[in-house]
Amino acid sequence: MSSIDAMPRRERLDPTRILTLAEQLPGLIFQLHRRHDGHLHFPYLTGSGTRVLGMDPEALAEDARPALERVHEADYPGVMTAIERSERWCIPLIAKFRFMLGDAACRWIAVRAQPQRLDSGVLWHGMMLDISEQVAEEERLRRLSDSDALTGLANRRKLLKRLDEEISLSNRHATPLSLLMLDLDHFKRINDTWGHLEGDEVLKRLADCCRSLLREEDLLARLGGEEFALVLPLTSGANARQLAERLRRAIAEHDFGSLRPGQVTASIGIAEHRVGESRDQLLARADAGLYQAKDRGRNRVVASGR
Ligand SMILES: Nc1nc2c(ncn2[C@@H]2O[C@H](COP(=O)(O)OP(=O)(O)OP(=O)(O)O)[C@@H](O)[C@H]2O)c(=O)[nH]1
Repeated sequence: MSSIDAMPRRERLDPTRILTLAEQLPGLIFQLHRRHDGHLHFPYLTGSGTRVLGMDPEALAEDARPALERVHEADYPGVMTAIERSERWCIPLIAKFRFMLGDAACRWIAVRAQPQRLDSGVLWHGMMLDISEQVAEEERLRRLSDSDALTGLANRRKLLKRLDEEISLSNRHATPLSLLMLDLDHFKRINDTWGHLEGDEVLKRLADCCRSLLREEDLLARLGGEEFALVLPLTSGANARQLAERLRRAIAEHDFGSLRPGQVTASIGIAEHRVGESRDQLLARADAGLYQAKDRGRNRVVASGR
């Protein structure tokens, strides 16, 4: 007897077993119907997810609104657009949304469904799965890949991405945008005198000191070593200069633990974005300002003219 003959035969599932399977499976399976007048309801909705999410299949069989009302308001337009698009082009319905559970808790849900045109409207056959753990893991990895491990600030990768976005906005709307490059003075001396661990502590405290002076939309990044960059959206060169002076003064007066105030200072270069200027040109001009600040004796701010 061949090995294939020895395998158990595929049984014909009886309807009761299929129903039990559908009720118990993790997630939800459903049919969603949209009438020509736009009314949505779930003629069929089952799976253990209905209990987890607190959905009432009886009520939703008449009207889908109680479920739709619990889609996070930021995700609702995307879900409705996905439904419209799927209906219009007869393509699979694919969406991801937060489903509110009350008291601000929510679960991330992924939906996949196949549309079928009927005389009465469109009927989707599909499933929903809770993907909250996956989304949390993606967010954790994204944060890791975007941030500097020592200070928790954005890293170079994130800075360059954000700078591209801000430059594009500044070019489109002719809005001001400034970039600061900040470098600690004689940091090698601090490391050599106090040790590398104390040097690390200075970098962390510097990050906290600067953060406390910035607005939510500003982006401070550590480019590496003791070099930092600051993106200032909607900020003119003159305003960036005032902020840079405030930062410079705050750093010189800041309590860095075992080091006396004044032992840690920073030099800062500024460049205001010019319409049409590339990211690299802007970075190079801010860098040129920083080099001039170092050249002129450190602990100062220089705005790049060229
Ligand atoms: N503690 C610590 N030191 C770092 C880190 N990254 C780079 N450094 C040190 O930073 C110092 C930078 O030295 P330099 O490039 O000569 O600059 P500087 O001494 O600050 O001099 P100027 O910039 O010219 O004022 C070196 O001693 C590096 O070892 C870090 O993550 N932690």
